[in-house]
Amino acid sequence: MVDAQTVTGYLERAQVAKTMADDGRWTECADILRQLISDVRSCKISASNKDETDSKNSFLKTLETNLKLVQQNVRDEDDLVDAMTRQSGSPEPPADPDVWSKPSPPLPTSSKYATKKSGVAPRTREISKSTSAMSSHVTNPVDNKPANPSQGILPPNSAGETFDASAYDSYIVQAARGTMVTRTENDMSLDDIIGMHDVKQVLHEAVTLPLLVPEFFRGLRSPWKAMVLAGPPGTGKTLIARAIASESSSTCFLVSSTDLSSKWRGDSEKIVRLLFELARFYAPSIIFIDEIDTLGGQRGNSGEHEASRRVKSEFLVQMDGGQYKFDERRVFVLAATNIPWELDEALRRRFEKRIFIPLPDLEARKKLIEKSMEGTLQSDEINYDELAAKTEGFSGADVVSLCKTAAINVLRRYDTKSLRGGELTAAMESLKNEPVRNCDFEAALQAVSASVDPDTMVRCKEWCDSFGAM
Ligand SMILES: Nc1ncnc2c1ncn2[C@@H]1O[C@H](COP(=O)(O)OP(=O)(O)OP(=O)(O)O)[C@@H](O)[C@H]1O
Repeated sequence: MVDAQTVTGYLERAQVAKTMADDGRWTECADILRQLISDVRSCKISASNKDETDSKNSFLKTLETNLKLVQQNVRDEDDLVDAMTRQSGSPEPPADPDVWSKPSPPLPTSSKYATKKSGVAPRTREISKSTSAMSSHVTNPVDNKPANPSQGILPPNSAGETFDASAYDSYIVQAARGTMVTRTENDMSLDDIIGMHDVKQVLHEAVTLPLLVPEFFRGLRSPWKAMVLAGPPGTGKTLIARAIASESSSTCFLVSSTDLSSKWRGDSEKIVRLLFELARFYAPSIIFIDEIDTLGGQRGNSGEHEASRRVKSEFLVQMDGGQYKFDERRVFVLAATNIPWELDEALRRRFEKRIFIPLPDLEARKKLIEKSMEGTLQSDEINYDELAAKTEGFSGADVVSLCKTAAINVLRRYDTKSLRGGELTAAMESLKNEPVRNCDFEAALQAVSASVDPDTMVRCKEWCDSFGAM
């Protein structure tokens, strides 16, 4: 069940997105919506509560529709900037070619906003609005900055203080805020993670214990500050970041390199700086950086862009503590990569713990199947040992996907496409009492296969053998 505070938080963020849209600040609005969508998607609800499931789905649908509209405006705006640049020379500041390739992450909205927004704005009106917003960006993106752009966006910290973000543009605050999963939004537990015993132990020693018995972790025993997890995708690296943040009552910042990208010169560095400032403000905190290799690739590579170098340098400075000592405001940096051999040496050195995350073994796969199937009606004929053996080479995410596919395969007992009205309702009713059977898993095994390239596994392992530190 989602608590009222979480829902209010989503609605507030939706309201912020609406304000941005009303101002024609499409890029910021899109960033907020993306983050909101991601948060709503990952928000846990009770599968048996139909009302809650329906509200969540309808909210998500509205947000996704709005995001599409807003993204169209972002594209129009970019086209306009290009056209202006061609006509009158390069405006100031020049847009850096993106340091990272992918677009950034997600956010949600109130149904009120959603209705209004999806009904709004013939394109022409939106484009003319975006023109004025774009112009102010081109000349000086800082001009329209509110006194404290964090107002209404950032919650107070545990001491009741409000973060003063007046030194930053509101869209930079939005970008950093978008990565933050507040403690109330994060209810994961380490018990939710199957396997990874060594990682759990190190994280317990690095994050949880220093908060419980700080006097022990002095001098030589000062706690670890940073750890990198190297391993294939879908092995639970993000999950473990959320779980340890939740267990240690830390604030969690889930960051992908795209969250840190901005096409305005110097703004990516500001996002990195603000991210760490926020982490210290909401300390104890964990900053989880996914795909750290895109941020900390080998320096001096011919392909490395100047902007990329600057961001990486800022990141290194911040990892060293910025203006604070880490002990005063505990911030633990946890990073993940599928291609650790791409990591810059300076960055690698700062991750004192470098741990290989393998694919789940037989026992872990069996537990993961059992856990995934919890709460789903299933036949006694299913043999988990056999299934686990058949999923050799699967990542955790592949195993979960297999179980989901098998559970949905139950639908195929009926030709639901040809049923209508009462017949369809009756079929769905009887399916509710239909257990998942072996044949559903057999069909799922035909449809789902291992997603991890074995060569990647070997290279990760080799890197960890050379540079790993438990
Ligand atoms: N060890 C595990 N325990 C429980 N669930 C797991 C585990 N590994 C993977 N999963 C499942 O796989 C999904 C994806 O995991 P997660 O996003 O944490 O992987 P990741 O390693 O961070 O992947 P990526 O590198 O692609 O970001 C989880 O939501 C969960 O359902």
